[in-house]
Amino acid sequence: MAYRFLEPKIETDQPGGPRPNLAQPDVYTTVALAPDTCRQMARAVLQAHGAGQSWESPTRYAPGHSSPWDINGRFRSSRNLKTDLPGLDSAFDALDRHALQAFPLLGLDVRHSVPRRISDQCIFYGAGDHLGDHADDSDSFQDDHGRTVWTVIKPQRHLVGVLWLTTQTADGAGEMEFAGGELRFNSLVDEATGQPMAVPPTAGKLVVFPATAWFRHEVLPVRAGTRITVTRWWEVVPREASAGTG
Ligand SMILES: O=C(O)CCC(=O)C(=O)O
Ligand SMILES: [Fe+2]
Repeated sequence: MAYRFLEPKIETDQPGGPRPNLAQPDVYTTVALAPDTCRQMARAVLQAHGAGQSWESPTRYAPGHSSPWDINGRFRSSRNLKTDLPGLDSAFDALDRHALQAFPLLGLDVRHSVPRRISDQCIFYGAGDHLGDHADDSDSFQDDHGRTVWTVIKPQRHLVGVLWLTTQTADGAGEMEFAGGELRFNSLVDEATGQPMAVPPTAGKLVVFPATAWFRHEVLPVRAGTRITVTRWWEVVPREASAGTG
């Protein structure tokens, strides 16, 4: 399928930061890990969650602030877990292995630039949970015409990778399954139908894409089951600057 961008309104862009390559309206997707590997990691996450070791995901909005993406008065309703649970390092390693593949989406050349890890996240979504439309490097507000305007607030976030540990199915009834919960890119629309790109999550699949508002995205509500993701953000720096830091 071929996609095109809907241009976002960006109020404050990132001076000197990488710009999206408008000739590549796409995200990088691959299957990187075996289902059994993901099952072990997902078990560790479920166990930690069951033991009360998860906490409400922070939202970028101040209390009382609302957005058009709220459901039941909330912008996001997922929960976070610590990222050093047993086995999760293989998910982060897989993300690192694939980060370079998304460089062309930012017009970057792997001969000159390298990804440098900024931060990690592990998220748990149960039935009814969602994450509203957002860009990973920006805050957003509605202007007087009701248009969404983006402002970069995390200028070091250039790339993001998301790896799924559980699988979307029609009813989400299995232990490692969920229903709903597509990752939808609202500014990347199918040229033929105008519909936004929606990635159906599968255990072991990952996506890597730029953190800018051109790749704004949301997690549609999970209807049943458990949706678990592992996320890493990278800054992209010149190769010379990274010398000696591995
Ligand atoms: O859970 C996902 O699929 C995406 C998570 C995400 O977009 C984020 O944490 O910024
Ligand atoms: Fe995101």
